[in-house]
Amino acid sequence: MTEKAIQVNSEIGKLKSVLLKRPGAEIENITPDTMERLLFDDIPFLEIAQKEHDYFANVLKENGSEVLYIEDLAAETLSMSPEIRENFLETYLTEEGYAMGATHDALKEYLMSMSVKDMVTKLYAGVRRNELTIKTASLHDLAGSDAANPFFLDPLPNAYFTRDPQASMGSGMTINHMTFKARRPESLFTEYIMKYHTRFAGKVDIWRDRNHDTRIEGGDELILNDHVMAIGVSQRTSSRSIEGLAKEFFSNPNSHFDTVVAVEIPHNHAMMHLDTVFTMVNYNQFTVFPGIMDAEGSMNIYILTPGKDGEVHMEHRTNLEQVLKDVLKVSELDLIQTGNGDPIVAPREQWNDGSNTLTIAPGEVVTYNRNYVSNQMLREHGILVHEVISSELSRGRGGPRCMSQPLWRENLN
Ligand SMILES: NC(=O)NCCC[C@H](N)C(=O)O
Repeated sequence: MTEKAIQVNSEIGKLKSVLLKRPGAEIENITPDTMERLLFDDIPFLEIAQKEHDYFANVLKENGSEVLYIEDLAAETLSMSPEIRENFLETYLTEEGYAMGATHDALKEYLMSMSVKDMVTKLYAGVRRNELTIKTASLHDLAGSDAANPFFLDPLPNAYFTRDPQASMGSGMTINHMTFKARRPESLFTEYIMKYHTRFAGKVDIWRDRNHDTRIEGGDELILNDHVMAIGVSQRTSSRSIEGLAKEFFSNPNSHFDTVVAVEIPHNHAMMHLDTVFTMVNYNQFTVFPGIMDAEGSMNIYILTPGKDGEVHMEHRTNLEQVLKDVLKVSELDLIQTGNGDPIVAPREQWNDGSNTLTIAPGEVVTYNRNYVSNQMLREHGILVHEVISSELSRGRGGPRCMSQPLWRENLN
């Protein structure tokens, strides 16, 4: 493979191309009964969420990045041939529990009758039961928990967090097996785009596909430099996936990654991914939420490097600062505490993604305006901060890093 479609060799190189998803009708298909299952804590006001998201996209464009929308790439991909569209839909329906039968047939007919663009919009939005008439209902359609669900196909309201269903790393991607059912279909769109879209087909190394039963999500996958990555052992990413990925990186000739730092973080909804508590903002500067360490400042970290006979060598460490100094080979390190480490401000701002900065160039970040203490701290540490509006987007528990999937970053010298 000579021509590459992806180049992400750091968290901080100047951002040149990024993948977003504009929040759509799926947001209005969250209800109090489904909220928890759909991984939301509240119901955003769509009109304002879209305005905020457009503002975010504009900040990225004004600062030199191309902005691509996954919903557009998906529609372009599925328009390439009737077979691609049909295979995609069959897989989607099968994974959602409709491999065959009257409901499968009705859903397929309904979705195939639409334009490709409308079908993509509808799949993100979800298909309600009252949209279809099923000729012969099965018991499954009439009784049990699925029958009580007002949707045949659930909405995908988390799709605007494009960071998670896949992760660009080096010249390739992991296409992720998501932890919760609510997010599983999201990475099927990525799989098809990477496989068939002319911009990507044959130009992306797939380090790991979504057909694994161990789970991993992009919010846990951080590229510290062109040979070191940090991966969260979290609510969403299992230690098994990390070890498997490390083996792939250490043996694949297209990979230049030789060190994986596995960082164990608390397993809860506020800190579901590593990037909700820890992000890189400059060569030797990071944001960190102090709540990931114990009272003595220690935590469980494992440094994975190539061992003998294809095995992985592992070293247990407990001091984040020292680990980062060692793997990045820097003598000075600046850990900038979310909310200035204050016991009230830090958890409040972390809840609204005060640690979830998107770095668009070394020392230059995009953050939510509501986290003003954390933003002030970043500025005091010399970081250039672009604030974006954030009342509604933050209700989904993700910030600027979560909402963006870099596809191309300038390499660092
Ligand atoms: N990287 C991230 O931390 N993404 C935020 C994902 C939030 C979404 N509601 C979820 O629970 O998956």
